[in-house]
Amino acid sequence: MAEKLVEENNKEDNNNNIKNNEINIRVILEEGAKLPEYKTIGSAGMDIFAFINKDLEIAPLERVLVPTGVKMEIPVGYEVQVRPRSGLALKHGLTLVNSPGTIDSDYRGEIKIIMINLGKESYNIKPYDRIGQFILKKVDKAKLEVVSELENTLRGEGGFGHTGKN
Ligand SMILES: O=c1ccn([C@H]2C[C@H](O)[C@@H](COP(=O)(O)OP(=O)(O)OP(=O)(O)O)O2)c(=O)[nH]1
Ligand SMILES: [Mg+2]
Repeated sequence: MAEKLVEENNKEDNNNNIKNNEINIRVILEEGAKLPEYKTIGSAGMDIFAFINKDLEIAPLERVLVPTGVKMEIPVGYEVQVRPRSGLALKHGLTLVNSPGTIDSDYRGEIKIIMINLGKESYNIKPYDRIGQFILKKVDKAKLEVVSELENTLRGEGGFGHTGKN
C-alpha cells in the first residue's frame, strides 16, 4: 500500500504538478503499534489504528479511551486534530466525545482516542481497527487586547440563528 501510494503520488506530481507539502513529524511508536497512514493521495487525515491486544467492547452510550501507541513531536505553530471516521459514525454511531480532539505541540505522551458509541448496539473495536484520523493544522496564537468598544457591524450582537432558516 505504502509503495503504491508513493507511486501514485509521483504520477500525480508529474501529471498535475501537484506537490504535497509535507511537514516532518518525529514519532515514537510503541512496539507492535502501527504508524498512522494516509489511505489515498488526497486524504486530509491519516487513519489511526487502535493499539489494543484484544477486542474492546463499547456498549451504547459508553465512553472508552483507546490507546494508539503513538507519541509525537509536533512542530511549534502546528496542532494535530483527532477527528472521527464517517463510516463508523454512519454505520455504528461511533464517534469521538471531544471531536475534534486537540493534540498540543508540547504534548509528549501517548495519543489516546476518546470514543463513544451513540448507536443502539454494542460495538467491538478490534486490534488495529482504524478508529479515527489525525489532521495536521497550522495554528496562530491570539494576543488578546482588552478594549472598551468593538468596531460595529451589520450583524452586531445577533447570533444563534437570528438570520432565520432560509
Ligand atoms: O483526544 C485527545 C485529546 C487530547 N489528548 C492529549 C494531547 C493533548 O495535548 C492533551 C491535552 O488535551 P486537552 O488540552 O484537550 O485536554 P485538557 O483537559 O485541557 O487537559 P490539559 O489540562 O492536560 O491540557 O491530551 C489526547 O491524547 N487525545
Ligand atoms: Mg488543555
